[in-house]
Amino acid sequence: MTSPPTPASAPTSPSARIPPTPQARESSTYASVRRLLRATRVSRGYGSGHGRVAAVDDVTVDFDPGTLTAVMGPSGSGKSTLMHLLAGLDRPSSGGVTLGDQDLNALSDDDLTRLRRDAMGFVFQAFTVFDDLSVAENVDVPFRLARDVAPADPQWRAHLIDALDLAPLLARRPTEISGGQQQRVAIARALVHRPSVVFADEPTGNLDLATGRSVLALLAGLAPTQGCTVVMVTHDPAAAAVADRVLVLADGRLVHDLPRTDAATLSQLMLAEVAR
Ligand SMILES: Nc1ncnc2c1ncn2[C@@H]1O[C@H](COP(=O)(O)OP(=O)(O)OP(=O)(O)O)[C@@H](O)[C@H]1O
Repeated sequence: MTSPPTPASAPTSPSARIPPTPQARESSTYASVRRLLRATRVSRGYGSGHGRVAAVDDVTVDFDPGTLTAVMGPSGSGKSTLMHLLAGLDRPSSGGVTLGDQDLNALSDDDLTRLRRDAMGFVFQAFTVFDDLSVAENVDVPFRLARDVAPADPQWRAHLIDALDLAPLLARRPTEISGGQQQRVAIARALVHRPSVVFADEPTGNLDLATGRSVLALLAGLAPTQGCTVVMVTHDPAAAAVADRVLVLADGRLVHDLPRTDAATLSQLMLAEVAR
């Protein structure tokens, strides 16, 4: 294992948005590789015969670099399954997913793992932190796992630590910080390698209101300032209202594809979908 970089000193405003950092943009290996994420007629079924469930049913959708898309829908409508297919965490029953010119179906499991590690970031409610590493070392796990990954951009790393209010915690162990703080560490780690695509599943679900807002601001800032493609599954209309676009699933099918929409309208739409 390599030793961790010197912790960045940074102001500690939790609500700070990520400003554009031109130097950071130029020095990243991956920032210049922004690729269209595309699902084409993708389906995923579970079970067989009468018990078969079409978790995702013939969905075709593109996600442009530099956009934040929220995925909404009633419980069981296929949001998580679709996200897992887009991320190559699951393979479709039919149809395909491409990231740039890479067809995820054509990749071996090892190549898919490498693609996820290099090009994707995951902000999930179920997160992992390593108790035997400090907070700073946890943030730098992507670079510790793979020697061929370009080292952390110090400015970008400092921005994340600032936005997630981690500066005072860098020397501590996960056992010495709260669950919400641990989640912020996991979020910093998910973004520190400046992924092309970020998948977030209920990213604010376990967080207090203020931290949830700063995490949303961070995700919303990734698309315009970093050219990142962000796909966020959420039940929360207020969270979805920050997105450039809102997809609504029902019974595995894509039933609405909306431009930015306010929270009240999204609430009404969700009530109507649940009642259907
Ligand atoms: N591994 C599995 N085996 C069998 N059925 C599954 C499996 N995973 C998901 N399903 C089914 O597929 C459908 C879609 O599930 P999915 O988790 O994608 O929905 P969701 O919209 O993310 O739900 P929620 O909002 O409750 O998390 C559901 O009917 C679910 O029961």
